[in-house]
Amino acid sequence: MSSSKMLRLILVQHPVGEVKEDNVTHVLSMIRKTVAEEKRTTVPILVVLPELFNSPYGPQFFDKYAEYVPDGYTSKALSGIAKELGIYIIGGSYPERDAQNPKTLYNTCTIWGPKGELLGKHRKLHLYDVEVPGKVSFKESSAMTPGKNFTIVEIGPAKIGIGICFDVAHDEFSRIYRNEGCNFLVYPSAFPLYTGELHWEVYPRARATDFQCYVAMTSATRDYTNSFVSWGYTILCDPYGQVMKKAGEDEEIIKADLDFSVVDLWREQLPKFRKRRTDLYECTAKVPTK
Ligand SMILES: O=C(O)CCC(=O)C(=O)O
Repeated sequence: MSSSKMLRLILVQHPVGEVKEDNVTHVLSMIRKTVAEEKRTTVPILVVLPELFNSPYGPQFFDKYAEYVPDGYTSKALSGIAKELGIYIIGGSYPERDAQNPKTLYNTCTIWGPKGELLGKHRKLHLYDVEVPGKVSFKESSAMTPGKNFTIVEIGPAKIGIGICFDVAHDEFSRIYRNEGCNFLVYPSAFPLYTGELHWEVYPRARATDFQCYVAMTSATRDYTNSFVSWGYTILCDPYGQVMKKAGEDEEIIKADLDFSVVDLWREQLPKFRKRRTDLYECTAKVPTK
């Protein structure tokens, strides 16, 4: 196992309350404590947070919690801790206020490097609108504007395609990341209980199986006092489509060493991508992916 093919992954599942600063401070202390336990290593450390990790999930909250990226409170906090600890962070997501049109809000994931630099920004493409009487009712598009771009970041051996929650439900979207050679897909998420029970484990296993890559989905803890109750069960799947690690419903950190030579080997052994019949069908991006 060559260390240049390794990445140390830390998935954070934490409670989300109504006070933004408390949410952020709590997450920073979880990151600081967890990274302090790590042995000194040349392997890059990547921390991933859940969707809407600094604010309750609901259209009624987004405007109040929105901030500019990268000049807002939460961006500065993530940049600061990434620099302090020399780590990478996929910052879940938080409501972003557009600098040009302040009334426009996005559900945005920021990605930070070890110098505190912003490596990328993903604005959720597929906003979550659902209406199942008696089960779940949610209209994210009443307050958010969808993004327009794919987001790929390279961290050590990992070429990571980023999506946010409902983005995972769109297989063609993730297929574009596979076309671009991504070996890891990361979806900060917040599933409601209804579709959590149906699909939470199926989606990452399906994406990992189809695209022969690692897949991680992070969630906040399950808290029945919140207006939107997140499913929990932060999950990591391996390139064979198996569940590698899974949290429960409460606060928890998942740690794993990812070996990306496993992706290369599996793709060589079972060459699904090479065997596609692109003479008969194709899935392509309509905007630049870089
Ligand atoms: O795909 C689903 O069922 C859940 C998606 C979701 O909760 C979201 O995008 O926030």
